[in-house]
This record gives sequence, structure tokens and C-alpha cells, in this order.
Amino acid sequence: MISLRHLTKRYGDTTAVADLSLEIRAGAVTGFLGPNGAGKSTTMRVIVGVDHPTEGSATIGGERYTDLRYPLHVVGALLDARAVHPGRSGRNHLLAMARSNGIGRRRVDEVLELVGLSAAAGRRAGGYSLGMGQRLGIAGALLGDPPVLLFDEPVNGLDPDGVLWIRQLTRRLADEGRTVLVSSHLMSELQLMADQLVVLGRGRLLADAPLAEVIAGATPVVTQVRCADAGGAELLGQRLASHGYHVERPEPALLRVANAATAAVGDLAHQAGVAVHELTAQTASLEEAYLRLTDGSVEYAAAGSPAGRSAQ
Ligand SMILES: Nc1ncnc2c1ncn2[C@@H]1O[C@H](COP(=O)(O)OP(=O)(O)OP(=O)(O)O)[C@@H](O)[C@H]1O
Repeated sequence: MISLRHLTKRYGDTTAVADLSLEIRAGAVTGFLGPNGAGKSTTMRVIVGVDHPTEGSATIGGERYTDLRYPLHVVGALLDARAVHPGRSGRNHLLAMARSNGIGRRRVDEVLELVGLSAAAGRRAGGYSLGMGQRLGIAGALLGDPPVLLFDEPVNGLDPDGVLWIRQLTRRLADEGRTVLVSSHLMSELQLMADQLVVLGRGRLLADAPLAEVIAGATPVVTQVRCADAGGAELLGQRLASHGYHVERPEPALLRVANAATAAVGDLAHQAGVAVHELTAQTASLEEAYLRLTDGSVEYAAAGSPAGRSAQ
């Protein structure tokens, strides 16, 4: 388990992380989200002792990273896949990491196999593709078989097979009872991967809840009804409104009904004698929930983007 207590990190005038208190629990994949510059990487760097908190603390299983004798046995991290000596082979990079933590050669070969890099292990890491670099970073994180894993943008540069592999790997690690914290800007991927979500905006906590709760809480349930013709939509719209439903009509024959079950809408259409060609519950996506949650917390927005509009 990772515990953050009033964690604050400032770089000069920039407050990267502001009074962050939360626990990242074991046995789950926790997705770590937030706009560019929200403080995700800084938080991860502080957890693994690369950066030091200005105030507050970050502990892993009750201990600060800097107090750990063999840190790779406690926490493994993929932070910056490019942070590898380019002239070293993948295997030698891992051997150097292993040596400093009392880990044997056999484990190096095991993790190379696990990440699919055995055949390329003798090649210079500087010549690796982005995806191979990610795999090498993940091999390093797994080296000490640690109970806590941090992956910063792990699917970056991976092909679809690699993305699926990461999804299965994070699931397996969580099912084994480990603490797995994964940051990503790929909402569709996190929606498939995460059990729990932590969302930051401008260094502050915006949400810390199960994935399903974040999605349900931020986006209303909408039922979409496509009627056979505009007259039917008009009539059904009036019926729904008289039953207290909030109805929008984006097209002449199309209605969008907030917080209504499909069964209730179908029954009303039947009673009104309105022919319906489509009746669907619009499932909310993590992306929609995320955009709502972080609205106003986006620091770097292009003109015309959703965040850019709300900031004007
Ligand atoms: N070493 C540093 N020196 C100065 N400022 C920094 C440093 N590292 C981060 N920052 C600043 O701290 C803030 C948080 O950055 P951080 O990289 O943690 O955000 P992030 O959520 O990981 O963003 P991204 O999604 O773009 O990776 C930003 O304003 C950034 O410019």
C-alpha cells in the first residue's frame, strides 16, 4: 500500500502537487489521471525517492523509499523508459540494477523472458524502439518481484499486442495482491484496466473512487429514442415531459431522455402508440467523466479544444 500524507511538492513558484492525502491500496489496479502538468509524474517520482517532498510524506508499506535497504524488492517503477544508458545492452542494464539490490542473474533472464525481450537482450538499449524501451523499463520494475508497482504511461509506444499484454500483466499483478498504480492519457485503455481511479488537476485531488463510481457520478444516464417520424417524437417528448423527465430533441425524430430507464421510455411509447426504431441506454465513458471532472483544471489547452472553450 502507498500512503500519501499532505504531500506537497513545489519547484520554485510552481506547485506541482498540493496537499495530497490518499491511500493506494493493494490488490487493485489504480488508474492515475489528470491533464498535462497535473502532478502525476511528480507524485510518482516522490514515491520512489527521485524527488523529495517540500511538505508531507509518501510511504510504501509504512516506510519512506529512502529508508529502504533494497528498494527493488519493495517497489518497482517504470518512470522514464529513456532513462537507460544507450550504450549498454538491455541485459547489462538489468544486471547493473540487479547487482545493486542483491538480485541474481537468473532473475534477469526471467524478467527478460517475461517482457518478451530475450532475443534482443544483447543489443544496445540505445537502439531499442519506444515499445522495446517500455518493455525494458517494465522488466526493471519487475526485477525484485516487488509488492508495489508504479507504471507511468506504460502503453506509450506499444503496439496493440503490447497494449493487451500490459492490460493482462497489470491485472495479474493486482490479482496476486500487489499495489499497481498506472498513469495514462488513454482513457479507453484505463477504463479496461483500472479498478480504482485517482484524478489530479493542478496538483490537487479531484477524485479518488472506484472506476464505476467515477463514471456514474460524473455523467447522467441518458436513454436515446429514435422514433419512426418527427410527429411520434413530438408526442412522446410531451408524454415524457409530463412524467417529469428532462427531454432533449437534437433531431426531429430523435429524443434524449435524462435519468430514465429504457423500460420506462419504451412503456410510455407503447402507451402513446408511438413507433420506435431505436431505444438505447447511452453508457457513459470514462473519457466523458474525465472531461467533466477536469473541466477548469486544464493548464495547457489548445484554442477550440473542449478545455480551451471552457477556459475562455
Ligand atoms: N523538475 C522540475 N522542475 C520544475 N518544474 C517541474 C519539474 N517537474 C515538474 N515540474 C512542473 O510541475 C508540474 C507538474 O508536472 P508533472 O510532470 O508532475 O505533471 P504530469 O501530470 O505528470 O503531466 P503530464 O501528463 O504532462 O506528464 C508542471 O507544471 C511541471 O512543469
